[in-house]
Amino acid sequence: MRASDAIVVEELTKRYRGGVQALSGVSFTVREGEIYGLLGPNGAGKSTTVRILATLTRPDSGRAVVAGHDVLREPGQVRRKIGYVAQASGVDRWATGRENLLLQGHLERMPGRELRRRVDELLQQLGLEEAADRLVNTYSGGMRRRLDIAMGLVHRPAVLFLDEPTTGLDPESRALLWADLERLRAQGSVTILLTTHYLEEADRLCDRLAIIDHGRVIVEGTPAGLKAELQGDRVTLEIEGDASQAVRALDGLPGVLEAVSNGSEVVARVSEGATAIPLLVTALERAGAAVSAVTLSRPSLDDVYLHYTGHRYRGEGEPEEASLAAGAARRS
Ligand SMILES: Nc1ncnc2c1ncn2[C@@H]1O[C@H](COP(=O)(O)OP(=O)(O)OP(=O)(O)O)[C@@H](O)[C@H]1O
Repeated sequence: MRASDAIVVEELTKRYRGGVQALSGVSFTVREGEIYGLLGPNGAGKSTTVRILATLTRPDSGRAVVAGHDVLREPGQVRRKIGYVAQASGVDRWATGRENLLLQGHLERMPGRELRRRVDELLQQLGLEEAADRLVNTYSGGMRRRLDIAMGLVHRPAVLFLDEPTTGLDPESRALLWADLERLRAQGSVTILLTTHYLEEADRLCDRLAIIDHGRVIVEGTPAGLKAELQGDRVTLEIEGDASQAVRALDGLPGVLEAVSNGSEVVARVSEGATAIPLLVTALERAGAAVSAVTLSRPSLDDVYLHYTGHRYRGEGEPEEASLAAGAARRS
């Protein structure tokens, strides 16, 4: 462990009573001051990992050090140095935003004057100044989430855990929250570990991320680095007909590295877009699937996920059952 590591996780495993193996050996390292993302679909093991790091549950095996303290041997010290924002809001809806923050600070035994100053500062940082003295019950979903985050920050933790901070928010509130988190990162005083099942969120916000699937870290890196490792171009072909059948027509075509279906689309990663497009269109049309639109782009995190897991990521985080063109996967 280096002095600049805020979180070190080594080979965590966890099986819940009832037999679910939630974690099967999760390892990663988060450096001080970065926003690190755990990206994965529902049930991948993200919350379990965060709950272990926040000392809310124990692993069966493995080791984790948070802000210099071992979560199993020094849980009290870990707790003093972290903020934890769960998926479900913990704020009192029948108190004002300010009252919630003051109460949180009292629980953390912060002295009155410093606490009042800290609360003012957080209300301002998270854009809640005007609503500070209104009951939380009157807040929008985005405002409540921002208050949740402020609650986690009151005692100036070294590490902040955010479990799916933007799930359920509309796109505008999500963008506002991203801007808040980016501002926090710019200040450099807190390390943030967040879980998300939004590819766009991980891409936009995280300095580095780990893709988690079935309780394992599949791959780790910067969003840009992970995308750059995937060579070639992404071609999206809108077709009329059954895309899950049509995708098979691309099996074995020269230059096709990966291909999957997604609703009425066939998405292929190819070594060279411009030369591949006519081949792809001809192959699909020969198979009886008329192509109505073609888009060429650079690989996205979506493609990274597909490449490493073998299945495609779907909008709200549910991976589709593998619908890979046989033999076309993982050939880059
Ligand atoms: N208290 C529990 N008892 C039994 N099984 C559990 C418990 N909590 C989680 N699980 C199971 O462990 C697995 C991992 O769950 P976890 O909540 O860590 O995943 P996740 O990636 O955070 O998903 P989500 O986005 O749905 O929270 C899932 O199969 C889940 O059903």
